Amino acid sequence: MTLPRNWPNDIIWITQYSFHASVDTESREFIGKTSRNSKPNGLFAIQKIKDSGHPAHGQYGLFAAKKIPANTDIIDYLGEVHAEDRISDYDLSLARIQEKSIGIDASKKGNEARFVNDYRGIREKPNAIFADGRHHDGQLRMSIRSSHEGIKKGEEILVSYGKAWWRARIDLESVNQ
Ligand SMILES: C[S@@+](CC[C@H](N)C(=O)[O-])C[C@H]1O[C@@H](n2cnc3c(N)ncnc32)[C@H](O)[C@@H]1O
Repeated sequence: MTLPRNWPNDIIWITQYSFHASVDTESREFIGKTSRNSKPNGLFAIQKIKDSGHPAHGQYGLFAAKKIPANTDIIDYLGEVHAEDRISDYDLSLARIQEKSIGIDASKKGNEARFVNDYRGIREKPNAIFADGRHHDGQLRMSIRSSHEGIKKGEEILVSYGKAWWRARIDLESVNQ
């Protein structure tokens, strides 16, 4: 399959979850399987951020390629599903299964969803949310869904990573200083 436009060379593009050995059988069964690859739906594009006033200037972001109606599932967050404690800017919590925290880490492999930025410093509030649910075939997913106002063509798709994500990042930066 052709790589998405602007996809970085050092990251593996995947169209299904990849499972790390730390995910046990019980958790794998709860998450479920799929036989289908995710297909591009034309709603979004990865773009380099050229605006020098943007806090992630020089990095990439996810932008609406066409008008996205309200409450629309834009793309599911794919990556390596794991049950470890990880320090990764691309790690998202998927579920808690029998006391185990299951995350999706897209630092080394993932799909276009890994490029979604947080709204802080960019716009007043997010125009999308992370929403968990089951895919058509029953697999547990975390989707990026437009807010109830929808998203205009060309606008950056922005979620909230949550206060805990930013707190952990600040703590880590102070340890590294
Ligand atoms: C999941 S990645 C998002 C994609 C990233 N911009 C890229 O090009 O790979 C998370 C990283 O994006 C950057 N980022 C996202 N939202 C941000 C914001 N509101 N302000 C500053 N940096 C942000 C931070 O460097 C953060 O560690």
